[in-house]
Amino acid sequence: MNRFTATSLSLAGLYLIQRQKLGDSRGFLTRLFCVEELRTVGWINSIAQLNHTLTIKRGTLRGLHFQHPPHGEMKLVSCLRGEVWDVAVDLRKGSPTFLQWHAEILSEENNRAMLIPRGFAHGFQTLSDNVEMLYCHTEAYRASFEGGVNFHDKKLEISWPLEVTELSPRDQNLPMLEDRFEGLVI
Ligand SMILES: Cc1cn([C@H]2C[C@H](O)[C@@H](COP(=O)(O)OP(=O)(O)O[C@H]3O[C@H](C)C(=O)[C@H](O)[C@H]3O)O2)c(=O)[nH]c1=O
Repeated sequence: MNRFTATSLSLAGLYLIQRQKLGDSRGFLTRLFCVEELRTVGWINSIAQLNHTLTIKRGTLRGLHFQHPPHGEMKLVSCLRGEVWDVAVDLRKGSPTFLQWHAEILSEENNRAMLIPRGFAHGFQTLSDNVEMLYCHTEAYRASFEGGVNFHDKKLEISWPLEVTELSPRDQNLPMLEDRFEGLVI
């Protein structure tokens, strides 16, 4: 790798991607995606969908979302403006870290992204106003395969840094994990 540095995190397959900024007197160039470089950390398909979101109010929470098999997806999540507390949760059936979570601060300043494998739920809380996120997805969006877990799930006990200031009605009503949930077969 030469434009990215990948750090494997505590949950197998989850990586923190540090993007290199090539700066000069005009400003900088940074590579947001590179299939050649990211193949080494498991990104084997092309990008099926690219999403851009703006989240206006600091403290807003989006998630926790995933797509059910067979349309589970790998995501590269980047923060292009502002700062977020980015959370990935291991929902993989049989994973030694099943139901464990990991968070990183992604920001315009630190030029970092999270590479999230299939079988994970993802969510974030904004730590600034006017956050813009860019998502590379290996699968197209399929509303009928959307899944979600409540951000407040007692089985996960995720720490969120701020009081939640905004949450979509869908996210407010996301279910808690049932005792019989064995995980996603990826
Ligand atoms: C995800 C998605 C949504 N949509 C439509 C569905 C709704 O009409 C509207 C907003 O969707 P939603 O409220 O699910 O958006 P987010 O809450 O930002 O969801 C995302 O945020 C969490 C943190 C993620 O990790 C996922 O990438 C994604 O689920 O866009 C699309 O048309 N295409 C898409 O790929």
